[in-house]
Amino acid sequence: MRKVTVFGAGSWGTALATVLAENGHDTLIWSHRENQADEINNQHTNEKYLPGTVLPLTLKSTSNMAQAVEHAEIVVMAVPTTGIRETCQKMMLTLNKKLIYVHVSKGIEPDSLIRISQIMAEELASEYVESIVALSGPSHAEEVVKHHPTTVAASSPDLEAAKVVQDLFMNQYFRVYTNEDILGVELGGALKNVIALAAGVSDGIGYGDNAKAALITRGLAEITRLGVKMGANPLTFMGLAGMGDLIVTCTSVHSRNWRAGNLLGKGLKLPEVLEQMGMVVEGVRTTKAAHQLAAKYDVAMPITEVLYSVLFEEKSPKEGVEKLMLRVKKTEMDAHYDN
Ligand SMILES: NC(=O)C1=CN([C@@H]2O[C@H](COP(=O)(O)OP(=O)(O)OC[C@H]3O[C@@H](n4cnc5c(N)ncnc54)[C@H](OP(=O)(O)O)[C@@H]3O)[C@@H](O)[C@H]2O)C=CC1
Ligand SMILES: O=C(CO)COP(=O)(O)O
Repeated sequence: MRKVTVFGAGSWGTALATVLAENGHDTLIWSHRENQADEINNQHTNEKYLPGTVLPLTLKSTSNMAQAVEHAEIVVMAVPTTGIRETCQKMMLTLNKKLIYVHVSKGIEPDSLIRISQIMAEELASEYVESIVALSGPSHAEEVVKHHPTTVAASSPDLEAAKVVQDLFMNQYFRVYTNEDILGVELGGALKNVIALAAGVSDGIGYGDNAKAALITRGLAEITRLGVKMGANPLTFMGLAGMGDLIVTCTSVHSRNWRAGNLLGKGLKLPEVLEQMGMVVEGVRTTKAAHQLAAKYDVAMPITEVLYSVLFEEKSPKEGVEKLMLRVKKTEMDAHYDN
C-alpha cells in the first residue's frame, strides 16, 4: 500500500484516483476548488466531471496544497497542460522530499515546444525528483470508472520507476505496460489530439468512415515522421500511446477533442466551441505547438497545417479538405518517410 496524491480533480484525475483507491492505496485527490473537494469527501461523487459515478468511500480529497504534498509518497499530476507549471510552483512551496511523479496530461507547450515531463523538470527542484513517468494510452475516464478493460504505457528512461508505476495501477481492468521511450510516448499522446480534432471536423461536415480512416492512417504517418526526426523510437507510434490512443480518440464520442472538432465541422467558431465544451480540449493548444515543431524540424505535417489554418486563420473546413485531397500526387511508400 502506497500513499498517493493525485493533483487535479477533473475526469482523468478522478478516474485514476478511483483505480488507485480500488487497488488499496491510501489515495488523496487535490482539487483547486474547495467545494469540489467537499463533494468528493461528503457525497462521494464528482458530478461535473464523472456524472453518475459513485467514488470509493476510501478516496479522500483536499483543496489544501500543503496537506496534499505532505501526504504524497508518489504524485500523480492530472491537471491540464496549462496548469502544470502553476501546480508545480505551488507544490514547491512546501515540498521537502524526493518523490516519483507520474504525469497523465497530453499536450505540448507552444513556443517553448517542450513536453510535460520537461515542464515539470523545469519547475520542480531536482533534489526533490526521483523520476518522472508518463502514463499514456487509449483510456477514456468514463470507461475506466466502469471497469472496462483498458491498457496504457508507463514510460520513463528510469525503467525501475516505470515498474513502480506499473505495479501501482495494474489490476484486472487496468493493464499497464512499461516503455522506456518517454519522448515517443509523450509526443504520441499529445499529437493524437490534433488528428482527433480533424477527425471530428470530418464527421461534423458529414463525411464518413473512409475519410476518418484516411485521417487516422495519414495522421499516424505525420506524427511518426515528426517523432522519429525528434529522436523517438518509431515502434512507440505503433503502440498504445501512438496508434492505440489515436484510434480511441478519433472514434469515440467520449473524446473532447473529437467532439470539439465535430462542432467546428458543423460550422461553429472556435470560441463558441470551447465555451460549449466546458472541459479541456488539449488539441487546440497542441495544434499551435505541432505547427511550430513541424517548422523547427522541417517535417511535412499536412493534416496539422490544415487544422491550424481552420482553427487560427479562419479557413473553412471544406476548403481544408480540398487542400489535402489535391496535394501533389505521390507513392504511398514515399509518403510515409517524406511528405
Ligand atoms: N479525460 C480523459 O479520459 C483523459 C484525459 N487525459 C488528460 O488528462 C489531463 C486532464 O484532463 P481531464 O481530467 O480530462 O480534464 P477535465 O476538463 O475533465 O478537468 C480538468 C480539471 O483540472 C482543473 N484545473 C484546470 N486548471 C487548473 C489549474 N491551473 N490548477 C489546478 N487545477 C486546474 C479543473 O478545475 P475546474 O473545474 O475549476 O475548471 C478540472 O478539475 C489532460 O491533459 C487530458 O489530455 C488523459 C487521458 C484520458
Ligand atoms: O486521451 C484521451 C483518451 O485516451 C482523452 O481524449 P480527449 O481529451 O479527447 O477526451
